[in-house]
Amino acid sequence: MGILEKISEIEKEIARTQKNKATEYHLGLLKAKLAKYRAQLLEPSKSPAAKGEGFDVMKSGDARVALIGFPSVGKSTFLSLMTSTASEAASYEFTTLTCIPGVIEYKGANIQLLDLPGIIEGAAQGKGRGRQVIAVARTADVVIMMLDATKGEVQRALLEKELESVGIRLNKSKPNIYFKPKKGGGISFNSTVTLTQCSEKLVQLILHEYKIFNAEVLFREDCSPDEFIDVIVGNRVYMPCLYVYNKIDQISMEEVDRLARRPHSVVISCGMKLNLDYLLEKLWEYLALTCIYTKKRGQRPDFTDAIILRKGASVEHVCHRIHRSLASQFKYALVWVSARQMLESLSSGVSDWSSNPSPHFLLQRGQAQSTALKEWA
Ligand SMILES: Nc1nc2c(ncn2[C@@H]2O[C@H](COP(=O)(O)OP(=O)(O)OP(=O)(O)O)[C@@H](O)[C@H]2O)c(=O)[nH]1
Ligand SMILES: [K+]
Ligand SMILES: [Mg+2]
Repeated sequence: MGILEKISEIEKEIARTQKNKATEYHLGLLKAKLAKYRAQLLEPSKSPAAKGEGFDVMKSGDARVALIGFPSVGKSTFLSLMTSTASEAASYEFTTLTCIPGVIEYKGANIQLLDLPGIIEGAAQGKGRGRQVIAVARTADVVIMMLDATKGEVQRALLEKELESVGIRLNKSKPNIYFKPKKGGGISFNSTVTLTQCSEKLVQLILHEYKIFNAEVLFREDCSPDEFIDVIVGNRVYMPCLYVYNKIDQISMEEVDRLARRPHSVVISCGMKLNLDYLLEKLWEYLALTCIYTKKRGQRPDFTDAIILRKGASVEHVCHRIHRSLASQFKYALVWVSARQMLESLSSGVSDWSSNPSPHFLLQRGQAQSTALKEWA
């Protein structure tokens, strides 16, 4: 029997044991056992068997969001509020011991939300169930870092450090550096922009440190040495992150205002159901999903049945979603774009619409890969 099963057995037994003088001793013993198993689960060195137990949740739906945070910030309360899944919430730390999936239905998309055990300083080294939690976070499309608004900013910095130390980069894009190790020929170094943080000499020193003596390096962006190292090491995950400050019912309006103005931050109260709609809107934005509706000639689209894809998806992606063989026989598509979406893409400098600002135009198959589909709203 695994530790999780033992824990659940004891919890069940405690629940069905009547509380009275006669059972006092038995209940005390059960609680001691429970505490022992919980400690074992959170102390991985003594229990290698509990390694990934309870974390093997299948990916499902259109996107995956992981809830990361210190214990008792309200992750489980949030999951129970936003999805039809109930995850136990309580005032003691490490209430949640495994990964609990729920589904948020929003704009016709199914977003998988994962409740996870709290993590603490040293999580990346295996403290608590930190390693398993971080491994799940790596598989997410967006991380919600949940913070207790009543606690100091130090929480956020500590968690960022933990994730950073295992190669997760939050709200950063992949450095635009071309890097290719070679068999010979030394190091060829070029840049298309003026570099203020790295020089050829520094790049060479760093490469030598990694025992790389032959490679092609092209900086297309003014990157820092750390960013260059990320490119050499590889295996980095670049992930959008929303910092969600919960429990704002406990702090002053001035403080709420200050937190809300921080970058990538949303303030909420699960307890008083405050600002949850806005959080969903933000989450949707960070997930960068787009709704595509198909329609028959002469008929209106069925707006209850969307194909959900990443923003920037091509017509070819849409074909693949409909049927595997569709793309190979595909000739052209008529694509309608909402005026709002078109304005957004024009103002953000996306050029493929500006050359043809008609809301209704023809896409040839050859163009299919490079032209993005936009949402109809
Ligand atoms: N005042 C207040 N309390 C809240 C709010 N949200 C959650 N709580 C309380 O905070 C405590 C912890 O909530 P949980 O949902 O168990 O927190 P968690 O992050 O899942 O905790 P672990 O699973 O132990 O990591 C509970 O007592 C909740 O009732 C909120 O918005 N305001
Ligand atoms: K808790
Ligand atoms: Mg929890």
